[in-house]
Amino acid sequence: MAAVEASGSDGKEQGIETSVTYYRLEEVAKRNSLEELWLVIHGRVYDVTRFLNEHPGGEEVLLEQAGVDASESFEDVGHSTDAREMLKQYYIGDVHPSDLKPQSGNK
Ligand code: HEM
Repeated sequence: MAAVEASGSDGKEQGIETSVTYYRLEEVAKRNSLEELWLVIHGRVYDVTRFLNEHPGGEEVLLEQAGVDASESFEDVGHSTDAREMLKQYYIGDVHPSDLKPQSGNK
């Protein structure tokens, strides 16, 4: 059976959604409290405010990483595939390209 394309569109919104919101690390750094808590994992910005009291690893560890790049801590824990899947729910945008660390020369 042929797949039926979604109809009812005026054609302007076809294709892949490509708009990405970029955040400066400066912006992320301000969200470092229980009221608003963002963190960065692998160049992506996550708003984990509503996840704080659901995190199986506790809210304290998230607070420690509040407003900063938590990639290393996130990986050190060896989070499950499930945990990685959960990230999507909290994704709000990408780190601004100017704020990304160079890929090489990591200390
Ligand atoms: C949005 C980001 C995060 C999500 C969605 C997340 C999710 C989870 C989940 C689902 C678990 C249960 C075990 C598993 O499935 O792997 C877990 C455990 C844990 N997480 Fe996270 N986590 C996040 C960020 C972090 C960060 C930044 C840290 C920093 C250290 C951290 C530390 C831990 C620890 C210590 C545990 C407990 C491990 C254990 O008891 O074996 N998590 N997390």
